[in-house]
Amino acid sequence: MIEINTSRAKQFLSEDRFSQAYKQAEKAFELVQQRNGEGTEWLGWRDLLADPNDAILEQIDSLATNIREQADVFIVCGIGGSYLGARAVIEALGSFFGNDGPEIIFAGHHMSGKYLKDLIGYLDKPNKEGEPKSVFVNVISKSGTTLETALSFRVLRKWMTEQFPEDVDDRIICTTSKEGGALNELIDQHGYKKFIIPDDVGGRFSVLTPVGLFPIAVAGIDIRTLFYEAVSKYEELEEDAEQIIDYAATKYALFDDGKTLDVLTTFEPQLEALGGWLQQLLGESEGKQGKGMFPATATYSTDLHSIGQFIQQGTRNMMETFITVKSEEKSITIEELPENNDGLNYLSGKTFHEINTQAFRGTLQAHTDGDVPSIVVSLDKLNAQHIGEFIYFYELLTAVYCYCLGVNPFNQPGVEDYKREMYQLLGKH
Ligand SMILES: O=P(O)(O)OC[C@H]1O[C@](O)(CO)[C@@H](O)[C@@H]1O
Repeated sequence: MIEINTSRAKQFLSEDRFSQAYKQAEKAFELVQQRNGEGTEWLGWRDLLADPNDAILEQIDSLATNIREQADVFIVCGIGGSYLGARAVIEALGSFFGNDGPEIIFAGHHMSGKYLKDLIGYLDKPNKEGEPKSVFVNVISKSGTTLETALSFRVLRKWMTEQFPEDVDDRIICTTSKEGGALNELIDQHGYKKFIIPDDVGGRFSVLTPVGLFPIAVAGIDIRTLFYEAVSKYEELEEDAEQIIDYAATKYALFDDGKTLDVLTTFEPQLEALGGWLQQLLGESEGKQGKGMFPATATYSTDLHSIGQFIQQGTRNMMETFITVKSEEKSITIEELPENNDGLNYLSGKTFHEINTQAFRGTLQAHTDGDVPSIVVSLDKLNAQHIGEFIYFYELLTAVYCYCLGVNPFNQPGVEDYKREMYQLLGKH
């Protein structure tokens, strides 16, 4: 279950400002629900939960199981919404070190030649049994033309072809649009396996399509629980959207009050990538027409020892969103040492999670005292159930909050600007 506490944000808002914002958020929710807002042709991320297609989950599961049995390494080649969701879920629910099943490696999310060279050098080395590594590649690109992904895939495809002359075409799986784009041409030529990204689901809203679900399944995570918990959250919020409306209203009222930065923070390092997913979801959705709060991310307590000073006492233009987890299955209890030479016996008997929780409480209080309004989001545990809920919750929140701002949540016209300039410099015709 996700709990949202907006009280430490509302204490910074006048009743008037909040009640205006609340009315706006109610209307914004209606725009989403009644499909009357801008960009309404992009609401497929809701439709796929309203009318789940179990056959796709089945297909994903069966191919993923197959690959888990054969692969040493599974490469996810994609950028932005084509990899952030998968990475977020895999890191949130996996182990920090030595996961079971294939090693998942991300590529295609930048243009570092060194990265690809190092990756190929690593792939060239034998596996633990001293045999050549068994590698599969999932290239994910809705447009099929994004430069970072396409270039990396070109290099990886060459290596795969040389390495696996017999069955290379069975080792490449493409996730792309139904039609069009260079990737579909390659699929036609080589007969690669293909998952379709629905036309009406934008990249940053696509984690619950094969874009995210296939790599997540290859990582051994239960995609049915993840997906159907998102379905339950969808149904719950269709019945009663108070949780979303209150949150969107609070965030919008803070923006209206001059807050231009939302620091998305967590005390759980395995949620760092979830912050990255959220950063794209909010950033590409709200940051347009000179509006929006810049979504920054921070991982505590690590970053309390770097940017914590700024958050406590720097420019007062920010709010903070704490993503917390109430209980932790694996923790370490501090043991009492007879000599107490490090002076830490006062913590003996406590777990790291308990100590971390006090670090969170202390930070929340200090930042409130430092005039930073905060929203606290609590998950009971880190499991597929709560992450599934979390994903849909934030997709809906993003849409509702963007309609409060008066922007189209589903386009990203600004991203095209850098692409245009870059292609011109590169001499693309
Ligand atoms: O899946 P594609 O078409 O390669 O696009 C990748 C990403 O690039 C963007 O278009 C711009 O960052 C995102 O919206 C998208 O998630």
